[in-house]
Amino acid sequence: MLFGLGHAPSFNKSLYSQPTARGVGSPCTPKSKSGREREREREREREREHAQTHRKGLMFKGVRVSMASALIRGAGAISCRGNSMASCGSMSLGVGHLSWSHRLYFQAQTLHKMDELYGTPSNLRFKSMTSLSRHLATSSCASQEAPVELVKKKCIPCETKNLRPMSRESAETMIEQIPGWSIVEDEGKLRLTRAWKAKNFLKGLEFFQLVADVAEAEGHHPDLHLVGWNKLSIDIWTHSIGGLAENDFILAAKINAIPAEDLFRKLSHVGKQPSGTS
Ligand SMILES: C[C@H](O)[C@H](O)[C@H]1CNC2=NC(N)=NC(=O)C2=N1
Repeated sequence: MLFGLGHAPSFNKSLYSQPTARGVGSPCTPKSKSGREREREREREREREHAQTHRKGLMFKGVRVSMASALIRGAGAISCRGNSMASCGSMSLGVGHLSWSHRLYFQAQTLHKMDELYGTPSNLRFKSMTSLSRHLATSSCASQEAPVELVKKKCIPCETKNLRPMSRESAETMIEQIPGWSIVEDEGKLRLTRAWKAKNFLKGLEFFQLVADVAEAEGHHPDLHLVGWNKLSIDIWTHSIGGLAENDFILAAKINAIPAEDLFRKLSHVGKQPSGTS
């Protein structure tokens, strides 16, 4: 720490290049950062690049790992090739052994999905596979809590590999989570459908705008029908696979969650469905 100098020392460059922590009238004005500071800055930059690189998905040895196609169905096992990490959620990370040095950054859409599902903090960062494994073993999935409800889930990209249309039986099971919706079969293809009666034409469009916002946020889109000025219906299925996938149920659940009672006509009779449905 350099203070104002009482006497004029022989000029020593290193003295003057150190940043002054404090000093009255110190003649030193930090000209450049010390080597150690520059090294720390470079390290921080490398860390930021690391995190940036892996934002889009877990990268192990240059292999992008997407868990998007993995359906979380409750107890199961997470395993890395050769490393069983923790028993929870039927998620599989098909990853090789990590070849990186001490610091691994897992800031990835895949883990973000796990964050969302299991309430773990986002931007997870682990120093090693061991600490990741320990984290997984302690996160809520280890207690095998019931899977997260549909409305809290996130749609996965429709182009995800291995995405297949679900069976009628699976659809019948899942439909119970989205009151007001029903399954329609068209030439062997399943889709979800629901109808409403709006108070008027504009309120019908207003509801569709709210639905459109949800669809855009999810990257998954419904078919919207508005006929007879106030009769609304929505059909949902996954076009890329010509059938139903979990995405469709997530979207339906999020549509059900839109606060839009004031846009619909009250039911003339008290039905089991929320108000506003026809
Ligand atoms: C590129 C874009 O993500 C895809 O085309 C998405 C858009 N929204 C979609 N919505 C629905 N319902 N099915 C799809 O297959 C689909 N694909």
